[in-house]
Amino acid sequence: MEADAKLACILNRRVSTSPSATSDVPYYTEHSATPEEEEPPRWPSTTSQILTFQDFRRQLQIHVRSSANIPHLFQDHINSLPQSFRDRPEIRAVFEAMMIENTWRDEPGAPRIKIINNIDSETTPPWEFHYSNHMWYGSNIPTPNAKKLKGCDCVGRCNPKSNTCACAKRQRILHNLHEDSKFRGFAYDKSGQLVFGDDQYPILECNDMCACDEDCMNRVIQRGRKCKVDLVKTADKGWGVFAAETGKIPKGTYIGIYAGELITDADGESRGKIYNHFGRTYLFNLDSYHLKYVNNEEPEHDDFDNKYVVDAYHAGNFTRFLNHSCAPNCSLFSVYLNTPDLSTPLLALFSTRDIEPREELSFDYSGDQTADAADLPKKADAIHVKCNCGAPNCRGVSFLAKRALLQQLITLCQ
Ligand SMILES: C[S@@+](CC[C@H](N)C(=O)[O-])C[C@H]1O[C@@H](n2cnc3c(N)ncnc32)[C@H](O)[C@@H]1O
Repeated sequence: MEADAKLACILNRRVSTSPSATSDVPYYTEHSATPEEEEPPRWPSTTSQILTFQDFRRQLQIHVRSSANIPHLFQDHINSLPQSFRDRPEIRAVFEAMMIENTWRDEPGAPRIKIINNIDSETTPPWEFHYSNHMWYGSNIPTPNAKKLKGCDCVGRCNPKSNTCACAKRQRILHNLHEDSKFRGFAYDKSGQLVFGDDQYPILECNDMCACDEDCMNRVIQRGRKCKVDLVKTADKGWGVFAAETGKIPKGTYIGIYAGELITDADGESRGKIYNHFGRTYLFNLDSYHLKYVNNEEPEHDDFDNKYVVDAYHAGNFTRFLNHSCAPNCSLFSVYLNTPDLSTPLLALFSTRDIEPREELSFDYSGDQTADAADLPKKADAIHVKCNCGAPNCRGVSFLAKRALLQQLITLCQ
């Protein structure tokens, strides 16, 4: 192939679909760079210096977004328009376009999300957040050191049974942290479905530093959402996420990253108090079991203090609209895509059973389906809203943050 043609071919290729990477626009920056981010990937200086796709991908830097730079001008502008304008049905198309516009780089093939409301006159969900698939780092959160990110050296597709694939080895170690884990290979089968079922083991995908091909079986989330979902107004839980009319979602399907601001637990606590007052909360703790080892907690203690919380109130994607159910059909999993920092996994949603077209997607906010509502204090706030999930085994209270609940329990008992 001619040098120019080959270069054009490389540059036109989708470089990364990872939600935590810059995708195919390496120079794209949304805020002033910190020293960590400053070095851009080196493009070939002349057309005769041809890089292979793998070489090029290995030069990508982690792109850290700061929560101080969450865009809001668009939302501010819409909110400044008269209510009569925002009530017009056409504004729905604007919201839908905004969702496409803000995520096409990470998942260009993702099916469009429709907004449907057959309940009342609210045209769209509130224009209160920046639509994004990414994690936005709070000012007091350490930014990951891109230079520490290590990949595998596999040629072609990785073999989950390999003893030389660094990613297969790391996934095995994550399994071994769970004494009961029966899994030893990658988190996915060959068709890209999660094999864990209800077991919330952490997932480690091949990353931008790996030499393996883009169609490696250990790259699922980074290829983006494939399932069809709609944002639908419900009668008694606000907005929710439903499988589209034509969209059966098989068990083990990747749904989306629970994107948002990554903040400290202390910040989560203080924001939670405010959210409780207006009855809606978007806070989720990073408290996956394996993090107690990462956080150097005493292994014999089952409960541990989580360090970080994801808050999808100011920034997030459609997953922020998933409601709680006591009999959920989805679950959140800790995932490592393009970060060397084990304490800050992403939270990714997968279906845990087949979901029928038009069925609501839900997950258990407490992460603990055995929690007993009778043992917990009841209060009319966002933590203790009456659960309207409608499941036969409904516990009656929606558990929005285990930690916050425990704190309330302690306060009531003292
Ligand atoms: C993460 S948001 C989910 C999206 C929300 N329905 C909306 O319209 O933005 C969580 C909030 O949704 C509501 N919610 C979620 N699950 C619920 C349930 N099972 N029953 C009642 N309200 C629920 C509560 O107000 C909760 O604070």
